[in-house]
Amino acid sequence: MGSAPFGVMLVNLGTPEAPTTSAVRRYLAEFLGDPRVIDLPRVKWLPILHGIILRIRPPRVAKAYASVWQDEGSPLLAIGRRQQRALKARLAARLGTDIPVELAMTYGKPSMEEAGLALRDAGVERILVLPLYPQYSATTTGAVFDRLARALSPCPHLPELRFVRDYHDHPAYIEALAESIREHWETHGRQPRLLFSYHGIPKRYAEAGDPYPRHCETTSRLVAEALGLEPEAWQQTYQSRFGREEWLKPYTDDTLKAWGVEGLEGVDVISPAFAADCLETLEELEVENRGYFTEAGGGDYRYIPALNDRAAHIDMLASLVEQHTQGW
Ligand SMILES: C=CC1=C(C)c2cc3[nH]c(cc4nc(cc5[nH]c(cc1n2)c(C)c5CCC(=O)O)C(CCC(=O)O)=C4C)c(C)c3C=C
Ligand SMILES: [Fe+2]
Ligand SMILES: [Fe+2]
Repeated sequence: MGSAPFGVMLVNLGTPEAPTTSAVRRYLAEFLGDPRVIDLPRVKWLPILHGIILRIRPPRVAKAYASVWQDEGSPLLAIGRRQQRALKARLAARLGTDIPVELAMTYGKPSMEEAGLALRDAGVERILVLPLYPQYSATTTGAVFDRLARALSPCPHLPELRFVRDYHDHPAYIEALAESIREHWETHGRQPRLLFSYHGIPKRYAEAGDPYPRHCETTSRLVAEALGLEPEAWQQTYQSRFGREEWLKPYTDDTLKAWGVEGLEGVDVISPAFAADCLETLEELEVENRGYFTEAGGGDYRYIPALNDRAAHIDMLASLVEQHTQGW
């Protein structure tokens, strides 16, 4: 027992088990049934979710997933596994000891129960929970916390726990983003404008105290500063709206359409809220939003991949782990 000083639980959102209507329906039922994600009273929301949304949305979303599905499965999960292996190797090299690292998803598999049991079986009594969300939002990081509490509720003897709330302004995160942009410019050339497109949340959530937009603004500003960008050379927008209410603005799709109409020569697009490429980047940014820009009259459109398992990203995660496990 207690062979490793601590273990790490990396957590991401979750993804369907297959790009099929039934698997996507199961996934969306769990995800959109979480009150952290949709805060409407259950008596009002659950009939809409089960009576309308889960009948209409899954076939369309399953097609989108099929278009990005890889041999190893969903990109979010495949990249998550690579991040897990790379972080384990990096921690072993940096700390000179074997640190168990497990991947868990808030929704679906691998579940937090599975990851927690694997850590217990490795003899771990202290767990650092590291949600792969650089910017805090109650809809994502807050949901990880709730799901973790549920996963641990049958556990008679809790592990000691620490939780990374956010890393939106961590110097190593900012530098990893800046380095990936510089490298992209060197390889593919530089477009006249850089767009930071973040996953949105309803505006109402931010007004109620969710700090997410402030975190996004800080990340974008720090990366722009690291790159020495003039204010007119970059902008920040929000993508991936869901439902009819107002979400954080400006919207990515409207902005790209307007830039296309203006005849902007080209745009580089990066999405710093995603630690791993997924449906929202590989389909929504790579395909859908590219179409809005070029069909409206815009020039070159270049998507800069998420940090995924880049060396600088894994190093940054290892630094976060070292920093948050001091004294363990
Ligand atoms: C009210 C609905 C949603 C909120 C709020 C929301 C916040 C949020 N989500 C992410 C990260 C991801 N979202 C992904 C997919 C996705 N998101 C929503 C809805 C909300 N997200 C839906 C319905 C879906 C599924 C696709 C669809 O039906 O359109 C993913 C991709 C997962 C994958 O399998 O590839 C990620 C990652 C963040 C960071 C965030 C708030 C900050
Ligand atoms: Fe989402
Ligand atoms: Fe989307």
